[in-house]
Amino acid sequence: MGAIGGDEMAQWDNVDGGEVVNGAAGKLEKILVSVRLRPLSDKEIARGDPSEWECISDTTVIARSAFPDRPTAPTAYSFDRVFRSDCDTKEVYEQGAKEVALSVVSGINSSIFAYGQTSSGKTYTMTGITECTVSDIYDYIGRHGERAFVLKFSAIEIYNEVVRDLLSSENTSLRLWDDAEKGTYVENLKEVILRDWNHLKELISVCEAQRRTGETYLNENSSRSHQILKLTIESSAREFLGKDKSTTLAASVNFVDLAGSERASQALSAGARLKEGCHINRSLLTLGTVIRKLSKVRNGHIPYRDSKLTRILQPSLGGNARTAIICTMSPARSYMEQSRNTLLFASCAKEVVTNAQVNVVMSDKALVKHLQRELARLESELRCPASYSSLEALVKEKDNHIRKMEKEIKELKVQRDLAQSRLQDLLQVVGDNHVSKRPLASGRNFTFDVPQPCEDRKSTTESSSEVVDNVQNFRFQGRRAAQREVGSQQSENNVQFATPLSHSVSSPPFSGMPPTTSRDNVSQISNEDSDDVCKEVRCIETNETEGKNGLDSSAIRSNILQDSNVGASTHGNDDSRRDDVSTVTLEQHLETVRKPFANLVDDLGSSTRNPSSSRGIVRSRSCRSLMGSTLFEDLEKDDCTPPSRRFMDFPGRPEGGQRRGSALNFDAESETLSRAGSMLSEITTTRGGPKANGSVAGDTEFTGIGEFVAELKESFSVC
Ligand SMILES: Nc1ncnc2c1ncn2[C@@H]1O[C@H](COP(=O)(O)OP(=O)(O)OP(=O)(O)O)[C@@H](O)[C@H]1O
Repeated sequence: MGAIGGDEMAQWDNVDGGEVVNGAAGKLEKILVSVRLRPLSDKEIARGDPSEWECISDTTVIARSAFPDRPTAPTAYSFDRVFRSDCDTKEVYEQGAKEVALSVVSGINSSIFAYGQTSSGKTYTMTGITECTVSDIYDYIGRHGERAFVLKFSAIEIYNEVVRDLLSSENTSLRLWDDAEKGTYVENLKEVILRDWNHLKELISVCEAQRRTGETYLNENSSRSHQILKLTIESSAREFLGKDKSTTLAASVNFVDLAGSERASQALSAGARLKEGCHINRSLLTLGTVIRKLSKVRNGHIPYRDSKLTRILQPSLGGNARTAIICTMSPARSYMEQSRNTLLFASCAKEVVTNAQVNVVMSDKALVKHLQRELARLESELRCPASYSSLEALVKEKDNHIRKMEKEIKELKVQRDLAQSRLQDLLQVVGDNHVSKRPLASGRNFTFDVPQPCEDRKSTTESSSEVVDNVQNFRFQGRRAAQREVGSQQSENNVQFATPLSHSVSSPPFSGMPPTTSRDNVSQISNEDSDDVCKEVRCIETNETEGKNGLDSSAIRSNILQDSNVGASTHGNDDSRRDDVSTVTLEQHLETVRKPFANLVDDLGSSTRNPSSSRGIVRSRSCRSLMGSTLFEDLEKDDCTPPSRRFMDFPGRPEGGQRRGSALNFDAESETLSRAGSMLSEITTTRGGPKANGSVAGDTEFTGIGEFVAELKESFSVC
């Protein structure tokens, strides 16, 4: 059985057996709750029990006086409808049950409850409601000849938690079963197809006869059980009967006459009546709990299964049904507390929400067609994940892109901070020089500012990248690009020794950094702060201040030792050194350069003549930068030089100087000269001695430097 709910319910009168949407959302609505006061009974009048309750409107009933045990308890209660004692059952039905009850003809389950203490008029009211409903149902059937109706009737009694079939003469207990489609149902329950209205009247009479009753203090004919009369109505359009499109509406209406909710003490029960009362109140207690929980939260645990009454009526309590509850009460003062309890139950019940749906039974062919459409819909949904996966991939790609950009931003920030730091240092150096007003030539950084065809950084990079593979070159690089970075006001020049680019020069030339800190581009090199240059000069100055006229190889080694520790040893007294340097003129510097260079040439000449002594020769970085210009260029030119050797040249030198550098020729058999921690991984010389005279080479280089100095003097004089 399917379900159609909501607005579609009103359209069911026009359904002609066409397709009915199954599983549509139902209509949420609260239980319709009414209160009916009965007149004072003869007994009550006889004992002078006054009427305590009064209906002050169609929706509100009040107690004329406060409750004896609870003086602060409210005395006014409002519901969907309240009926005075002079209202007949027809009016109660019309206003408190009809709409709900007749939903059954539209395929909607419905239930009408009568709740109240014993002798309050439950059976009296429910009997009238049932008659009115059945009457209207048959009237409806009579007005809708286009539809074929089938009415079925069944009745059960729940007595002491035992379910009994009221249409059966056998006094056997019926079991309850749960079914996924039908819900809870009573096993072997007799269901009679009604022939007509009279047939139903007969059956209702049978039920009354079968129902267990007993005499209590309050009611001579008290119903001691819960009675549920169930009328099921199925309807189909006659036009489509037996055809593919034939569908059937099927719903039931329950008429529930509950046993009295009174306390056993009030009923003055004893023996069998007391036992009945315990069971009755157990079921009613569960019903009250279910209603109370349903009134607060729908999603929590609802103890339907705690009693057979609530288990059977579960669909009518917050489920697929429309529900109306008529609470009956005696107006007598003596039952004031019981009446108050009834009103509290009613107050909870009116907060309970049900979800009624139109229930449809399809023919087999219609069901197949419907299932085919459902299958197509599900297949369509299955195709959706493809689009989801593409979206997911897109999002993933975007995320990766964002992460990459964040990483780049981070790296750029680091580079920015580094550049700012270097710029700050350079500016500080410039500021110091301006303050001391040092002569240009006496600046601690003096530059062999050799004209370069490529002045910008890019060009420098390109020119550097042209260096021959596997050859390590030293160059006098024009520093104009770096100077522009520092600022045009920086008048002093720098001595700069740039390592070639894009080659595996594993030792940074003059930075004092670990050999593994290779430089990858000229810009980095040109960004080396002036400390590198200071180290170069310092090395020379140290010898000069020591008053040595020349540098032999041991002196050079000493300088190397100092230079290798330059980062640690020279930084501490940097300022004093700067002062010393400032007093030295350019010529003095150049002379200082010249002397060790001449000694070095001599030393190299002797070392080549004595191979054993050439091993382990180490050079000062300061001296190396100057001496290597011709020495290693010529080594490179030597055909006997192994291809793995690395050489140095100074491309920044004046061409004339380079040309004048004579070659040192070595034998093919070579050996490596190295210094610990040197940036030169290997320098090769020959065992057999130079093919050319080393002294000649040294003289030539010396002459070249002299000319170079002259050129520089001219440059500075121009500046
Ligand atoms: N609205 C009414 N008008 C006139 N008489 C009524 C009305 N309601 C109930 N009575 C009478 O009150 C008496 C008790 O009614 P009823 O048997 O329906 O009570 P009950 O709640 O079903 O009690 P129990 O739970 O013991 O079965 C009956 O004699 C009935 O005729």
